[in-house]
Amino acid sequence: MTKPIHVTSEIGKLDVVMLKRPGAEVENFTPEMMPRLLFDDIPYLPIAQKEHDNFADTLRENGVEVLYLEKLVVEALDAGGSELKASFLDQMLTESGYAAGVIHHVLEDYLLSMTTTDMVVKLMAGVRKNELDFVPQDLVSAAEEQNYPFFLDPMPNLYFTRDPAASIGDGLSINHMTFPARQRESLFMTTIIEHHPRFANQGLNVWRDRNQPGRIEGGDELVLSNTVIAIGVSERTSAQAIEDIARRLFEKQSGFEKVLAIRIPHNHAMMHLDTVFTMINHDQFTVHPGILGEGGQIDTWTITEDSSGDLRVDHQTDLKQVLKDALGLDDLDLIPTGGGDPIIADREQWNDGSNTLAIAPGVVVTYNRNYVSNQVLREHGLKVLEVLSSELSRGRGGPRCMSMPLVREDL
Ligand SMILES: NC(=[NH2+])NCCC[C@H](N)C(=O)O
Repeated sequence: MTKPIHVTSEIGKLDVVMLKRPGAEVENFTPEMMPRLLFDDIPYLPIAQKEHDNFADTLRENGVEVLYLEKLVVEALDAGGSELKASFLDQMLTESGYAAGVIHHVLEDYLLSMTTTDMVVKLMAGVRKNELDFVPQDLVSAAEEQNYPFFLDPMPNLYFTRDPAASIGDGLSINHMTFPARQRESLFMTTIIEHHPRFANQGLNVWRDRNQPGRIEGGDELVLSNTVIAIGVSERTSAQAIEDIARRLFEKQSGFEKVLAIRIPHNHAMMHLDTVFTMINHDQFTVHPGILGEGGQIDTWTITEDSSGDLRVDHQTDLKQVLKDALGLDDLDLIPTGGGDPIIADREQWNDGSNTLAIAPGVVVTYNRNYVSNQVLREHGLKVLEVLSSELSRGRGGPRCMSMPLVREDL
């Protein structure tokens, strides 16, 4: 029987995916908060929701079962009863900076008085100070945070379900996120995996959990085959975390034998490997030309296990050769974003032109605004399903970032 999480490639026919429809959290903040919340603009919510529904419909029309994060969290909490709801909230408040004290208790009373659905939606959307008939008197609140409008910040990046966790084989990594703006997000995944009837006690492997030191995010984790994973060394994922997950995958007999660490520039436009590089067919990839040096050079390290059980690390710089060796291919097609034109490539990469979601070998979902890259993909023989993108793209993520595959068919 297929496990509730089963992903042995980036391209096998997508059967089940988890999404998060953007909610109040994507507009519950001010321009001043944007850099800290990792947003470059504030989406217009009704349109963002329409666009997201268009994305979900496109997946459903192609035979994908779509699960929604909020619903899974609520079902998990309800399955665990009031004790779980209370301990989950306690953890969430602790991670939001209120481990104890008056504010902790006030927020606890406020949120526990809600239905589970309302509580979860509220936690995601954020809690403003003016919602409560309470003025905190502690020194931090009075002296430093008097004008700050929130008790609990919104979590606008939740619609990028790709990042807080990543499906790998019959399991997943539940991620220790880099920035405070996203760290609480992976607690939702832990709750689902431990308590949702569909996932709990199903023999799923948590290869690495959110408490491990060293940051890692799902946008950097690409399952290239049932034995090879590529992970970006990026703004969001550290070399330490990559060594750690490699060790665990090798030790726990996951079937994965090779981890390719690929170092990309550390900046906001390219925060994850999947913003510059995605697998779209057995032998085809998108790649943003801006990450490659002369002759297609980029630092990659192939990590394997040596005969004494230690990690072996081999450095190479020819991406094409590294991929051919790892995947046993004679040739492969690296398709440049924007067709390689430097202005178009940068512009379309900024709006996630390289961030494609493969739903079957050679079939990809992309943003319609990246019309040059989409045309190039078609010319390379791919089937391209375009989705609406004006507002969703403001969060700096595309179709791959907005989806967490749970089950794909084996190749
Ligand atoms: N897998 C991805 N590329 N995700 C994009 C995430 C974008 C989000 N605003 C962030 O900075 O975290």
